[in-house]
Amino acid sequence: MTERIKTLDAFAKHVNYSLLNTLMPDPESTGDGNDHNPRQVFSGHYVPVTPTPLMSPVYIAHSETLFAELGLDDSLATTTDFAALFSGDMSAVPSPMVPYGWATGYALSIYGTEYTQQCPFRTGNGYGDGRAISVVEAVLNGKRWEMQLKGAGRTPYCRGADGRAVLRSSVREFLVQEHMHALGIPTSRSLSLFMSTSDTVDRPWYREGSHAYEPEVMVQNPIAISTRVAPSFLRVGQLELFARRARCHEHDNAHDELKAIVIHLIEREYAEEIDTTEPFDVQVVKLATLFRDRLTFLVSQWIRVGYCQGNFNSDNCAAGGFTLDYGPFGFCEFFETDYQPWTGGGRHFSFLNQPLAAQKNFDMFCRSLMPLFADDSKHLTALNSINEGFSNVMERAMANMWASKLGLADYDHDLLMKLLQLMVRTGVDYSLFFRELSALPDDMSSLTRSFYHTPKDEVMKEWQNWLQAWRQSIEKSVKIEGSLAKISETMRQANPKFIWREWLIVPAYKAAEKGDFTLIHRLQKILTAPYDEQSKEVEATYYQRRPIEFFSAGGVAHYSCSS
Ligand SMILES: Nc1ncnc2c1ncn2[C@@H]1O[C@H](COP(=O)(O)OP(=O)(O)OP(=O)(O)O)[C@@H](O)[C@H]1O
Ligand SMILES: [Mg+2]
Repeated sequence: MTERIKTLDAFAKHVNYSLLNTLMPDPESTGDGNDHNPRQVFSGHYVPVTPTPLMSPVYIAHSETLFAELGLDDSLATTTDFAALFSGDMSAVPSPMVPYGWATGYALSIYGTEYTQQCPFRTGNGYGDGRAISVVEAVLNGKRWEMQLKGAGRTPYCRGADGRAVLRSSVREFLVQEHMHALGIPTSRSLSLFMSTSDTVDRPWYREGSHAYEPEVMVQNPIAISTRVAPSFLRVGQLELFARRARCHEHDNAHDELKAIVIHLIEREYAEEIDTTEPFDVQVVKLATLFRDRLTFLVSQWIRVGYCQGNFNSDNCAAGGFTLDYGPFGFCEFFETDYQPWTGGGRHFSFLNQPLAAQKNFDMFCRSLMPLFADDSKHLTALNSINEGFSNVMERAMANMWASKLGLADYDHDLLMKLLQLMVRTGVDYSLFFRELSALPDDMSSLTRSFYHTPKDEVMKEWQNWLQAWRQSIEKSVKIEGSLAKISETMRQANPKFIWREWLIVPAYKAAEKGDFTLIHRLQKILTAPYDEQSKEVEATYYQRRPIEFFSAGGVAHYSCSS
């Protein structure tokens, strides 16, 4: 076994910049990274920017799982050099690292509608990574990764905002990324989390115990920098930006910049599946098929675990097909088809509407590839038919996912619909119900543990009928799966026991504000073993329905953008 990396000097030897070396910088940039005021960026793929370091940074946590995958020794996380870099100070990074990071521009479309008015210049040219700054690209254990600070200070895309992230949102993103990974869902990952003990920013938030829908007061918050890691941070919105410019020949390089970003996307995210010696048009068509597969799988898996993205704009949709931007997300506890934790999100980004929201983003993705083809190209026709086929592929992914949750070899639409109707009528905890069902009960007694209300007798009768019908389907599946025990085990792998429950996370970031990180560390352990049976004590606290006082509680049941 090779030895784990213990120093930033040793880490730096793995740094390898494909983005900086092959993409185009903004030609108007000074190149030294001193670029912190909002401005329009008209061309180029990235802007060199130095992060603004946290004052008096303290280490909160790192992901042991990701460190192991990357070949990093846990002791590295608390070294002075590592802490400096990942709390935003690049002034003394060892060579061959460069002493600046980079921010990228991207376009925004919301549910299939293009926006250009969202930046101070009302052109879209000032929109992009406003507070996310990538600082490392490295090949570790044979895989290429990008590391990006979130809340690292102002960039040209900050739109006049402070470039910071509050401790609350940083703790949430840090914990949930590793939770999602443990749930088996493609996601950006968490490297480390540092907070400042002196810097604060003001954000609108809720009063203690409030049930208001929108925040009522300005609250002073400590700031933090979390570092996330992914094969790339390319978003659908990024392709869109260059496609919009290519579409109207905004400048001489517009078409080349679009082509370059697509080549780069293929290299960073699809290198193992796309043969880059094939003609480019063929690669692009393959890219669309692969992204469609990844995106439909991703969204079906979100629904499997009760995850709601909340704000699934094209700029929050990673072109590599993994979950990105954990801001206004939440996990459905009390089952509602239109569950939506973000007060600004609306129904279009709500829980069971996510397949449609994904379709809108996929449409924008395909439209962004179109300028690469001649009008009469057969590849353009192929791209259109891949786009049109989205809903069928999505439907299949959903059917497979529901079948796995129900332990069935074949998807049974009527059985599922009846169940979802009963869940809505009764008021059921989504995760608790399916986890209890995984024990293959013969009667309703264990399942009622997931009920928020006691159903009327006639509804209970319907539940019993449903259970009987489901058990009959299970008996049929036994012939294919082998045994009931095997079905139960497979169901347990589809239906997590410990999921993100916001009211159990709030105390962790509140304690962190006072310098106590023990709850964060405890949650890291619990949430990274979501399918396991854990201790009775963990079960008593973390395997429970949402207590009544947290229904409609501001900052718990719903939140405004919590950045
Ligand atoms: N405090 C801030 N300062 C500067 N820019 C910000 C700030 N908060 C959000 N932004 C920018 O506003 C845009 C929309 O915000 P959104 O909540 O989608 O993203 P985010 O959570 O900051 O980032 P990401 O998508 O990178 O995870 C993003 O481009 C983001 O960079
Ligand atoms: Mg975002």
